[in-house]
Amino acid sequence: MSQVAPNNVKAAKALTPAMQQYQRFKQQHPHCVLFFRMGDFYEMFHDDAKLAHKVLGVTLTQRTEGVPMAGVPYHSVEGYLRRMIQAGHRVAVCEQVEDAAQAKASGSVVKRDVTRVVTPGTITDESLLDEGQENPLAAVVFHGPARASAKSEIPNPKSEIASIAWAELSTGTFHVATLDVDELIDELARVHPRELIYCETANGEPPARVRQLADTLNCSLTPRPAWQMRQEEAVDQLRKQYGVAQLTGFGFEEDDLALAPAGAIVHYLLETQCLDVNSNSKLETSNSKLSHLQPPRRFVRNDHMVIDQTSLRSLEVERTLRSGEVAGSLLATLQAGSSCVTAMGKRLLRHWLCYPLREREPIEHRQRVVGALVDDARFLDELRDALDGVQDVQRITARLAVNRATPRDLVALGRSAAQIRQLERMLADRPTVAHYHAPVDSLVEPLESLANQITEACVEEPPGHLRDGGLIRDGYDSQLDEYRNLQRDSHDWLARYQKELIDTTDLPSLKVGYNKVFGYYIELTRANRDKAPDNWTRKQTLKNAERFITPELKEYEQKVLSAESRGVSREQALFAELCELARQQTVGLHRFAELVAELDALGCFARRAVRHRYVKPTIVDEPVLHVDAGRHPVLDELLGEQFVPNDVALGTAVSSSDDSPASSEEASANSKLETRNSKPQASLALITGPNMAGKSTYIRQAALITLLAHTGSFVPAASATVGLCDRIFTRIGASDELHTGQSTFMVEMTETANICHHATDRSLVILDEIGRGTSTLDGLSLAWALAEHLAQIGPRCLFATHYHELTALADEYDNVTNLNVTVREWQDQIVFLHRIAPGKTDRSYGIHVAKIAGLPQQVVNRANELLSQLAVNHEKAPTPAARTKAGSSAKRDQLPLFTEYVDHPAIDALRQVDLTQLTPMQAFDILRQLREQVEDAPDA
Ligand SMILES: Nc1ncnc2c1ncn2[C@@H]1O[C@H](COP(=O)(O)OP(=O)(O)OP(=O)(O)O)[C@@H](O)[C@H]1O
Repeated sequence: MSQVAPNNVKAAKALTPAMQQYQRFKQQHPHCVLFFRMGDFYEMFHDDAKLAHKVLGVTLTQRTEGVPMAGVPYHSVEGYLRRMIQAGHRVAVCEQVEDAAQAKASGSVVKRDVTRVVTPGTITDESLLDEGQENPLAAVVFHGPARASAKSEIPNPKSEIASIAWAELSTGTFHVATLDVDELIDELARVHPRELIYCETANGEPPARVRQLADTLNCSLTPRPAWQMRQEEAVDQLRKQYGVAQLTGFGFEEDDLALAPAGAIVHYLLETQCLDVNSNSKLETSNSKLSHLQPPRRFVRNDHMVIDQTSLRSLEVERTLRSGEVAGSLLATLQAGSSCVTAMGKRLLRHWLCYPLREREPIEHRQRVVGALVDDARFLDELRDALDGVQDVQRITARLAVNRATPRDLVALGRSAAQIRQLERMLADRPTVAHYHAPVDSLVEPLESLANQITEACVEEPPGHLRDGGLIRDGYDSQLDEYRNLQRDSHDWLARYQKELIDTTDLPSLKVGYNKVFGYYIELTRANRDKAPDNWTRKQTLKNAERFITPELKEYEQKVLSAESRGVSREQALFAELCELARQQTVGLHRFAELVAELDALGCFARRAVRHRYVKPTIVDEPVLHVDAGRHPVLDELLGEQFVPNDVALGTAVSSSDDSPASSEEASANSKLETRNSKPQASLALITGPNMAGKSTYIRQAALITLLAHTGSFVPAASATVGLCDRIFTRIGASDELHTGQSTFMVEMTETANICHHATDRSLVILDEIGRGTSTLDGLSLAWALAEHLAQIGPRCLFATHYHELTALADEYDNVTNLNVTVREWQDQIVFLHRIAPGKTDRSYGIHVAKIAGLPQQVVNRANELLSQLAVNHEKAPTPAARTKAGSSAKRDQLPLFTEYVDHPAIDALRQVDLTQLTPMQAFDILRQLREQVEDAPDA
């Protein structure tokens, strides 16, 4: 943001002292909009003012000629900050840091300083944050080819690598990872950063790949000086931050590339919070650093099921595809009704959906708690009650760490910490969740003591800020009580003084009063004003009255006012003491917050299971997916009884997990599925069926059930056995990625390529209408080849398609089966039954759906006409069987689909020949030419 800087000494001198200050701060924060406090307003100048006018809609005026200015009132600054941040801007808030009256008295300009820099990824204020969403800041550093890293986790040593770090200032979590550059976008999509910092470039523009990341992630970009991302600087910064000589204690050697972005993150956080980047935390008090920022933890990709950004999007895990809204997503559905009761639980739930587990044991651990809650309705209610009173302890602790906690935060923290006792009692009685009891029990004493101290000191309804005091209870501090008494007595004193003056002056209409601007005064009516005694000093003239002050009243005024300001200072000191007490419990508060979040998210799973008839899936190691009467979690809720449940049977039947109480029921369900499915060992199902029949719904439902099962949640089905998955891949729908310069078809093929390269026999792949973005022949060929490829690799795969020719693959591959979605034809109409059945179909009813959608009748009629002609040609076409064999590399026969569209030119030529007009020689000649033509053909 360019500013009009004084470009010579003369110009600098022409600026007022306040504007000189403004310029100085602006130069220190060139990438920020500067909110410059002037009295009751934050003013912005030059380009910042124009931007504020555009983004905030505030009036653009001029301070002096040629200096645009816009302002926002100080008391509503948070709302304006929020809008600036939402629009992706950074704001430096410059406050007056001394009393304006004092500065005036000493004849100098009031002292100012930038007290905070608010950026999209470094927000801590409650009003600027969404309680259910994490708000991470991420940093990326590109390192070139992988061989640069001795200990990289990168599978392909030739690929280019990058390291990323992400931290959440509002909670203190901090992670790092080193990845193949191709994996960056998928991991960053799960992190969902609000702001991405990168190494600044010579031309001031972000590199193309950084810009592309930001566009895809919809986050703001912040350049940082290159030196902050150098390995040595970064390591040094991290050592200082954690007050350690080495980082090995955190699991990092100093040449670990993941430390480069981590160091840059710490530097940036300290800078935006206006904390000293050079201090060593061992030497500092706990609030002069980011005391709540946890040491970086290495993120290992394979610890969780991988869901790339395409799958996250197409499965509508967090947002819907079409509108991009949270409403209608899986997350919103889980939240609705049976929602978590704490903000921390809500955030954890989102995290669990984006990072499903990959090992059986931790999944079953969560299932056991959900099961215990499902079986014990009283426990579920009690848990809800105990957690209901817990506020956002994570974020309050973070605000304490960066010195931005409010009186309300402190009181909320006290109330939340007090809940620990209720939680402990509840867990003590429940052997099924005994493992939670010990950690909760160990927190009871310190947290209860903190809660008691806060409750003893603070009023129940605290003010939003401490400008006027009002937080500390009467009787808590004798010094504060003394100041308060002085103020409270002022009423009586004034009444006494007024009576005294009336008696001595004999002016019964005389009044003694107070106002904020002029302080204490004696008021005489206009008629009496000349009767004022000589020792009264005139203070203010009003229309109908005159106001005076006496030395006695002046002295009293000073005493009361200083008592008021001393009282506020005393309250601020007591508040700071209580904050420090709370800061000393940071570790315990974090642990408490984690336990609360976990129990809350599990409670949400349990409530959903109870209310929506979800069942515990049996988790097995074998690559299977067997679902009996499964439902789509979102549509099920929308359609209720009208939703038609369907089965899924992929992979050979397995024995159920030993400790599953539902194992016998599930085993019988599995056998039912096997008999229904003509090929019990099939891992790939081709699903054909009319448009609108429910193919997409069915395959998504299978993926969502798999995903939910890996989070530890119960699933919407009558029973389910889910084999552990390493990844879920999806290729659904068509979306243009114009900002990345890719066409719809290119996106489709890029996603398909990703599946081909990475799917394993442990993956789940769902594919919807592959190949529809290009010509029929190209599309069908691609779909065919892909289906063959997947049949050979062997992931569990559901492949919805309108290319009915693909169903022939079931004859060639033992592990490929056909399913179709049934419809009933009735009086020239079709009825969608939404029921999946074994076997194939050869009709799409596309024209029927087009008619329902309102296509003009003449277009529908013509389409029907054309369809009849094409169908005749289709039937006449020769249909040699495809003789492709699984695993065979032999050349494959041309498939029927090609012959039905393209006749050989020799056949066309034959059709043209009029036999009645030919001599035997001419006939022989034509025969010879045709023979040559056939011999010349490439595949002859
Ligand atoms: N199992 C079901 N029970 C009830 N309604 C369903 C079911 N499955 C799908 N539907 C309804 O049918 C509509 C169309 O479903 P879906 O998009 O899955 O069809 P499709 O076969 O994939 O269609 P197309 O081939 O045109 O893309 C859904 O929006 C939903 O309203």
